[in-house]
Parts: sequence; C-alpha cells; structure tokens
Amino acid sequence: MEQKLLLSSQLSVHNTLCEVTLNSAALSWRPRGDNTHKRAAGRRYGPLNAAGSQYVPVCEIISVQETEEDCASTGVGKWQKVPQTPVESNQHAFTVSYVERTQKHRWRCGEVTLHCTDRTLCLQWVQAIREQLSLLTIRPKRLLVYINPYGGKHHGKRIYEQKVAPIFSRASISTDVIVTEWANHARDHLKTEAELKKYDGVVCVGGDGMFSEIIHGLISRTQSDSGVDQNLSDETLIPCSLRIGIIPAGSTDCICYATVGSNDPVTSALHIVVGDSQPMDVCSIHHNNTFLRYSVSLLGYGFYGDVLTDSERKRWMGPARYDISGVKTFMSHRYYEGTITFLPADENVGTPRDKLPCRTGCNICSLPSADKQGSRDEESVSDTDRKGVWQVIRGKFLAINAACMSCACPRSPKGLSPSAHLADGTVDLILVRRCSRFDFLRHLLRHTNKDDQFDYPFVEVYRVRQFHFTPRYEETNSELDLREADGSGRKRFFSRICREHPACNCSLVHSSWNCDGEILPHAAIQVRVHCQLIKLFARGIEEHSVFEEPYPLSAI
Ligand SMILES: Nc1ncnc2c1ncn2[C@@H]1O[C@H](COP(=O)(O)OP(=O)(O)OP(=O)(O)O)[C@@H](O)[C@H]1O
Ligand SMILES: CCCCCCCCCCCCC/C=C/[C@@H](O)[C@H](CO)NC(C)=O
Ligand SMILES: [Ca+2]
Repeated sequence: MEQKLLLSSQLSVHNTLCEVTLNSAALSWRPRGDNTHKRAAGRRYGPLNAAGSQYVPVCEIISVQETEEDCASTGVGKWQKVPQTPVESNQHAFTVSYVERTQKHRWRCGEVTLHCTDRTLCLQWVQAIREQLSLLTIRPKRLLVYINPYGGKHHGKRIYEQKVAPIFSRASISTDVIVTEWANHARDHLKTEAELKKYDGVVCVGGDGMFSEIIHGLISRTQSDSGVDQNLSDETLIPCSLRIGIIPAGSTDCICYATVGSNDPVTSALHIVVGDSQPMDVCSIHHNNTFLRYSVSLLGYGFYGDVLTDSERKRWMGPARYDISGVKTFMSHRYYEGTITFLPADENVGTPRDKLPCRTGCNICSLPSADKQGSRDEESVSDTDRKGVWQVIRGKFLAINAACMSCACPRSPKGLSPSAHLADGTVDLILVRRCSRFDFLRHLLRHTNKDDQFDYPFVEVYRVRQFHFTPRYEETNSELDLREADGSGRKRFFSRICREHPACNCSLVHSSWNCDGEILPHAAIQVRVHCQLIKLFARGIEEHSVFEEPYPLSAI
C-alpha cells in the first residue's frame, strides 16, 4: 500500500545531496539523480527499499534531535569533524538515531545526520519525525526499573548506568529506579507497594532469578487485585497488563536469550524502547492445593535439580559455579524413581520433535485463543474435546525436565527443547531414563551442537498442558509395588536404593526441582500451563539474517 508523503526536501547526507522523504512508514534518502543504489550516500546506514533508497522504518527510529554542527557533536558523545565541503557547510542539521541490526540478533543504536540549508527547515523535519514517533502509542513512556546489584558478575548497576540509561533518556523514557537491597525486595515491592498505574512497564536488571522475582510480584499482585486465589490449582489466572523488560546481567540469562536471541543489554534496551510485545506462557506449580511457584523456563528434577542444589553452595564462584556443579553431578550419575502423569496437548500445536522453532510472529503461538492450550476461552469448549486423556509413566530417571520455552542460552544455543513455544499454552516434558554414563554424556553434549538430543531410546518427549510428579517414596501404599513389601516395607525400600548407590546415604532417594533456578521445597508437584499470562518487551527470535529486509518493501 502506497504511504502518504509527509515531507520531502533536498538535504545532504554524509557530503552528498539527497532527496529525503518522510512518510508514516519510513524516512528514506537517495542521492539526487541517482537511479541505482550503488552510489547511495556515503556509507550505508539502513537497508535499501524497492526504489533503491536507504531507509529507516519509523517504528525503528529511537529519537531525532537537532545537531549542533559548529562545535562538539551531541551524537554518541564523540567529537566530530566540522564540515568542510560546500554542501556540509550548512550549519543546520538533525540526527536520527535508529535500530541497527548486527550479527547474532544483536541490535545497536545507529545514527544518520541530515544537513539543511536553514534552521526553519531543520526544525520542520525534527517536528515531523517527532510527530510520527508520538503516534507509536505502544512505546513505553514511564518505567519502573529494579536492579539486582549482585546478579551474575555483580555488574548490574554499571550495565544499567552506562549502557541502558542513556538509551532510555535519548528515547525520552522516564524511569523510577530501585536498586534491590535484599533477595525478594523487588517481588515484595511489586506485590504490595508499587504504584503500578503510573507505569507502562517493569524492567529488571539481573538474571533469571531476578526475572522470576518480578513475575511472582506482578502475577500475585494481578490476582489479588482481581480477587483470584492462586492457591487453587484449577483457578483461571488473570493475565498481567504491564509488560516486563529484561536487561541481562545474570549467570544464565536464559529467558532473555530465548525471547530476544541474545543476552546483550543494549539489544534488550532497544526492544523496550520500540515497545515490542511478546506474550509468554507461565506454569503454576502446586503441592496439594498449596501454591509453590511460577516457572517460565526450566523445571528440572534429577540432573538439573542436583546441579542447582550443589551450585547454590558455590554462589561465590559466580557463573562458573554451574560448570563445576554440572561436572560433579554428572559424575555422581544418580537416578530417581517416580511416576509422571500428564495431559497431552492437542495436535495443532505440533510436537517437541517437529523442528518448527518458535520465531517472531510464530504461527502456533498466534493460533486463535480458542484453538490454543490452556487459554482463558477454554471453558467454552466442551469438556470431552478439551480434557483429553491423562497418561501415566513410571520409571527410573536421570532427569525429568519440563521446558515451557526453548531454554536457549549461551551454553546451549538451541536450548533444552529447541521447538518449544513461548506462548502456545504447553510445556515440553523431557524424560531421560536411566542409561549408561556414556549415553547420558552423549545426550548432554547434543545440547551444545546441532544434533538431536531426543534421538536416543532412553529419551522420551511429550508436549503437555498439565503434569503431576510423585517420587516413589511418596507414593501411597496402593501405588507402591506391594511385591517389595516384607513386613517392614519402608526399610526394605530404602536399603534397596542404598545398594544401588553404594557411595551414598539414604537422603539420595529424592532429588529437588530446579524451578527457573530456584529450589522447590517439595518433590511431589502438580504443574499447569497458563497460556500467555505475561508479556515481555521482546518479539521472539527474528528469523531473517542481518542482510535480509526486516519489513515488506512494499510497505516502505
Ligand atoms: N540485593 C540483593 N541481595 C541479595 N540477593 C538478591 C538481591 N536482589 C536480588 N537478589 C536475588 O539474587 C538471586 C540471583 O539473581 P540473578 O538472577 O539476578 O542472578 P544470577 O543467579 O547470577 O543469574 P541467573 O539467574 O541468570 O543464573 C535472585 O534469586 C534474586 O532473588
Ligand atoms: C558434561 C557436559 C555438559 C554439557 C551440557 C550443556 C547443557 C546445558 C543446558 C543448559 C540449560 C539451561 C536451562 C536454564 C535454566 C534456568 O532456568 C536456570 C536459572 O538461570 N539455570 C540453570 C543453570 O539452572
Ligand atoms: Ca510454551
């Protein structure tokens, strides 16, 4: 569709006189009389549109400001040369900052300066561009920021002050910043005190643990404001209205990595500025009708639970603690017995092995809500259509993992479940049965390369809407295999476990759940996915490479 022309002038860009145009979709420029893109002005700033002009989509402009050319430049804080050539001797100019894509899904703040013959024209351009930006109502204007000064390598505060605050201020976003003083400070502030009406979003600077605090605060607050009791496991939860931004400054940053494609603070800040919105599923975890926690990334029993338990004792080591505990846990090769019951997802959301990863504008996550899993409209669909049939699996497992999203992170770029979806209302349940140490190592190593980690006879994977886990030692008498009872059944059960772990003691009969990096107090849990309960300032991982056009050219 042809866009209405808003402004057109001859301005100079990087020493070359250009035809510059603004419409509601893009700011474009091309050298005067140039019919090919080959001689486009100076260095290339943005992609080329169908007419061979360089352009910046309006929705990716961060800000525009008048540039003072006869002294130190205000752009990027660097000194610039005073113009020498006739076209650049115009003393009036404005600078447009915009999103520039670099490699590996990283975004940068690019700049282009356009020189005008007089100040009136310059101000007219600045005003016209600002007017277009003001129409982008999805952009946040006021944010509540929580910084964990102790996440990851303890760089959170510095990352925010040096890399993020200047971008927010350039985009005219105002902020209230709270540097947390204790664990759960942010969660409790959001739950009870924060004046949420004042804000367009909440930003956390930290890792997955910090993000978990934010969602617990925000979800609990939303439920209590609406009179919903989160202790009731079959309650329909109310989605949170505020979007959440993550500035990565943790050890794993898996939620940021899996929703943006990188763990780069500048990229995340720019996704917040442009007002991106990515809905996300949240699992609620209960133990006998008592609410325990929410999870958005990994719920892991066995291997990942044990890695976390061990690594918490090594927090002082920083991010390296996961590697040390990972090797130690791998060597211990413990397995655990229990029963998993689950409610499979409908076929229309695909399977964990379909090699259809969740990307920006994902078709599966965009299915109409009535077709999605665990959606709020679910009650309107008949019970027989929706309830499905619970399945039961018993066994001895090295790991039981539930991935609500891919869990991609720098350690595992495709993640624990590469085709899991951010917002489809399901979780991928990965069961790794007892196998040799060598086979388990082969399975783990496949998380770090392109090979399929599920392609082993001891690995099973299911896409589910709900699941329950009961460790064997908590199963009721009727559930236990009575053949093992000998009058002192419990004692015999423990002694059998200890024979299988000669180097251990009885406490090893159960593992703990790693819930997004926090240890759960109970092994027996009930898990349910709530479709799209929260929204992030993100857009999922973009499919196209740096050199492809991010927008349909006809729209520019
Ligand atoms: N001021 C504080 N003092 C102590 N602990 C804090 C403080 N603020 C937040 N926390 C807690 O620190 C824990 C770890 O924080 P965070 O997630 O930011 O870093 P991380 O654990 O290094 O990273 P990741 O979770 O990505 O592995 C969180 O569980 C959070 O509750
Ligand atoms: C012996 C070689 C082992 C290589 C195995 C690599 C597998 C890496 C898989 C990492 C998945 C991380 C999932 C993220 C979980 C987060 O919720 C949590 C909190 O940050 N992080 C961890 C490490 O528990
Ligand atoms: Ca999901």
